[in-house]
Amino acid sequence: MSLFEDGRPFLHALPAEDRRALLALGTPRAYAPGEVVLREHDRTTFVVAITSGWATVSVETERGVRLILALRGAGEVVGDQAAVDHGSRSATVTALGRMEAVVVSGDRFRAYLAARPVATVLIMRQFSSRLRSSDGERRSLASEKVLQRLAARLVELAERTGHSGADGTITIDLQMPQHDIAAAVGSTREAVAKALRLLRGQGVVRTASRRFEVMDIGLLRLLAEGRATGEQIPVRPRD
Ligand SMILES: Nc1ncnc2c1ncn2[C@@H]1O[C@@H]2COP(=O)(O)O[C@H]2[C@H]1O
Repeated sequence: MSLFEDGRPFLHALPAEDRRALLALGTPRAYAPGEVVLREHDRTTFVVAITSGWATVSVETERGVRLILALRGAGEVVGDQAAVDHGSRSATVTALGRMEAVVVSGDRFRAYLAARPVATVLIMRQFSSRLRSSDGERRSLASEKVLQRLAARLVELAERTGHSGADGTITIDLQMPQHDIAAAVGSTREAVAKALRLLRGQGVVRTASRRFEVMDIGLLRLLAEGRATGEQIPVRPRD
């Protein structure tokens, strides 16, 4: 189960000549924080190659709750599914902060893939890894508790986007509001807020607006792996 793509991002894995050729087919564009890059159910087919910044990939559930499926960053391509299968958009992609990208039409992207087998294999690899991640996600939703899922998301964010301070505290650089963290856990805001209160109260994490600090990554990993539970978090003196 992962919010992030496995392996090297698509653009970075392409041979330099293939990468240049793809970027030359499109138009550069900047997105403001919160701007929708493409919307679930729309019948558009362009692809967006992210060159800097981050985007969330999310869907609306039947209860009207937004669920974040993935985070995509520099070097990754979104909008590839409708471009390849002509279906409607499977999710909404939204710029998390300021984001820069190159937008390529669906027709051009398909012609590009037809002419460049390396790129086609990389897109297939991306689809396969997304399927694996979705399978893991279904398993986790069926079996894991909110605290475990929250811990797993925070470990992933700390490992992929964090930096360590002198005292071992890891600051998560990717600034995500708490409602986006709840949407990535796939539970109600209340349940995530309760789990977060437990972690904060015991000194495992510290939070401020859009900022997370992990003070005890070891314990957070044990919780994420289901090898510790909320009741087992040792009580620490508050600072
Ligand atoms: N589970 C997922 N993980 C990562 N990216 C996804 C996932 N689901 C959809 N996307 C991306 O979001 C895009 C929405 O538009 P498309 O369906 O054209 O293409 C989709 C993918 O690029």
